[in-house]
Amino acid sequence: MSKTLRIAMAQFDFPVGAVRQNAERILAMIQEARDDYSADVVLFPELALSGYPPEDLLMRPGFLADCHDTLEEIASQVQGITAVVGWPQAAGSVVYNAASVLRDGRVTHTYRKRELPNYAVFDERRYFSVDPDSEACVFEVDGLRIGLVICEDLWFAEPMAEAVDAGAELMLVPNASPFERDKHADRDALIGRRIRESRAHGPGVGLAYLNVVGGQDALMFDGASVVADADGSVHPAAAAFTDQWLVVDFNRETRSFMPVQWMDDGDESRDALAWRAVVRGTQDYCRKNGFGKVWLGLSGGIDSSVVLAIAVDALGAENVTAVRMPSRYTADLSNDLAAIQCASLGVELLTLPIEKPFQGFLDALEETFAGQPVDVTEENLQSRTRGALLMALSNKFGGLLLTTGNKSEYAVGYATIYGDMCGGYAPIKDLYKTEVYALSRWRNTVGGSAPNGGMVIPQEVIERPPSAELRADQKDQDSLPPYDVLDAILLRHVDQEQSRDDIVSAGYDAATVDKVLRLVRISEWKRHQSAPGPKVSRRAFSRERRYPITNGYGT
Ligand SMILES: Nc1ncnc2c1ncn2[C@@H]1O[C@H](COP(=O)(O)OP(=O)(O)OC[C@H]2O[C@@H]([n+]3cccc(C(=O)O)c3)[C@H](O)[C@@H]2O)[C@@H](O)[C@H]1O
Ligand SMILES: Nc1ncnc2c1ncn2[C@@H]1O[C@H](COP(=O)(O)OP(=O)(O)OP(=O)(O)O)[C@@H](O)[C@H]1O
Ligand SMILES: NC(=O)CC[C@H](N)C(=O)O
Repeated sequence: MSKTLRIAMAQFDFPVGAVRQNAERILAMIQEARDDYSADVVLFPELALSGYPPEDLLMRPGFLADCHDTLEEIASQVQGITAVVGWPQAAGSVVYNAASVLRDGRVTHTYRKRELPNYAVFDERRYFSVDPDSEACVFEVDGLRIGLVICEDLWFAEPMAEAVDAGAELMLVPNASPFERDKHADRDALIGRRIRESRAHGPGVGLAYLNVVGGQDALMFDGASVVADADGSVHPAAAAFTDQWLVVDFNRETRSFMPVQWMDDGDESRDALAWRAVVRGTQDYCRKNGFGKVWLGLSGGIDSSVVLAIAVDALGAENVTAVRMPSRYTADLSNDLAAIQCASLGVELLTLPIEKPFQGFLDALEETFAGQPVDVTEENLQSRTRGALLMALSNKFGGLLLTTGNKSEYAVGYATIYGDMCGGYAPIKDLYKTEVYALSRWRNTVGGSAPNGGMVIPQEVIERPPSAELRADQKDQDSLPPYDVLDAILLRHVDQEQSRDDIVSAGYDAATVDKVLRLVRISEWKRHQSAPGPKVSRRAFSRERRYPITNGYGT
């Protein structure tokens, strides 16, 4: 029995549905952990074999059978190390969210998750069952008693307490815990609390918390894994959104960890993490869906300018093409700023004026529209002309169209469906306009100037008043309250579920609140047709805020 036990934690991306590829990687990683890191134990994230969340793939018997067979195949090849692998385990008519201990060519233990999250983005009770006979899972490695619980189990006291009562000296916790702003502090506090509880009747336990990393549609997993000693010290989290081996020695006498290989974060500020989330989200969505290149319409405004910077950070300037599409209402400054930013970043810029196709639409409708006043219809036609051209570029040359809407716009429907809402992925969908401004300022402060000089996001883009430029002298503030007011109301209503009266009592103008809440309500249908984008906030649209479209409740 040696004084320390070495644990390798695989903080990597395990794509959803890629069972065969994940199995091959898991097997190679088990060997790497044993041969290159001399690890005694190798830990994989929650449901690493299937990826998380596999959603309705779990309803396919063939998928579950593949998970079973590949898990057995992996187990049969494990020698000289103990591996803990998460997988969906079918048993008769039910499925468990399981993690199995693999050793000496076989599965020695299987733990079934007991607390199934079914709130916010989670749907686990739709798919998984809780085993009424399940007991604490504690297994020995070189005489050390190791307990196992899975993700949500840790958010409740009982599952870990039972493992501790069953003699665990060290807890392993595989996770698939999605990123949202300010969650790191919650996780640290939670881990600290569980360890304190473990000291109630004994020396306490060490805890290794491993989180998966990578983007899965709208969900972003940040990794940011943590180890904590039995005295309650929580070590600095591993670098967020970074694939890496984390290797630690656990001292069984002091029940504390000594990092062997552990890269932690340089900048853990809210803005740094949010930027990495949207960049990684864009990168992973493109990579996992087979897109090496992206397109976007670049207007000289803040949203498309920030999306361009995200795309360049995600895919490299050579894989991004920006398109400026001036109309009769586009200011020269807009065209100039688009060109300045592309030159600074080294991005190819196409210019496709929309005047002719737009006029073509007007001509086609001239007779039908005779006598009708010019209104938002013509505004939307410009946006739709741009959308049609951008989609044509994507069709002809391949590559994904990024759409540039922010959370404020999605909230109030201030975007044209089948127009500027065209596109496959929406990098800033979960950032309010005021957050987009804050992030653009932050991005300009890191990494120096743009590759060819100048700012990554031109200062003038940040400073000019936002405008859709769909009619003469148009400003967003003609139709919407100032963004600081709008976003404050939206934050209360959308993210915090405050009612109209709550918001008015907090001091906001009643007429403005009524207008904003009405817009939120009538634009639900637009959000249902919108592209996915990375979740950054505590309450992102789509799976986390499932409002009915047809809704007679009011505000
Ligand atoms: N519940 C429902 N279910 C299904 N469809 C529904 C619907 N309610 C309306 N509709 C349909 O929706 C149509 C209206 O939607 P839509 O065509 O999008 O047009 P709409 O929402 O009326 O106008 C778009 C607004 O976004 C602004 N905009 C556009 C482009 C860019 C930006 C920017 O700054 O980024 C802002 C623009 O100035 C305008 O105020 C109606 O004609 C109706 O057919
Ligand atoms: N002149 C233009 N050239 C290219 N794309 C444009 C142009 N105008 C609008 N777009 C596209 O349509 C999107 C909606 O832009 P719009 O200017 O209407 O409002 P916005 O939400 O303020 O966006 P931005 O801040 O990027 O200007 C833009 O982000 C851009 O992708
Ligand atoms: N996969 C899970 O069980 C995740 C639930 C958990 N509370 C988290 O987000 O961290």
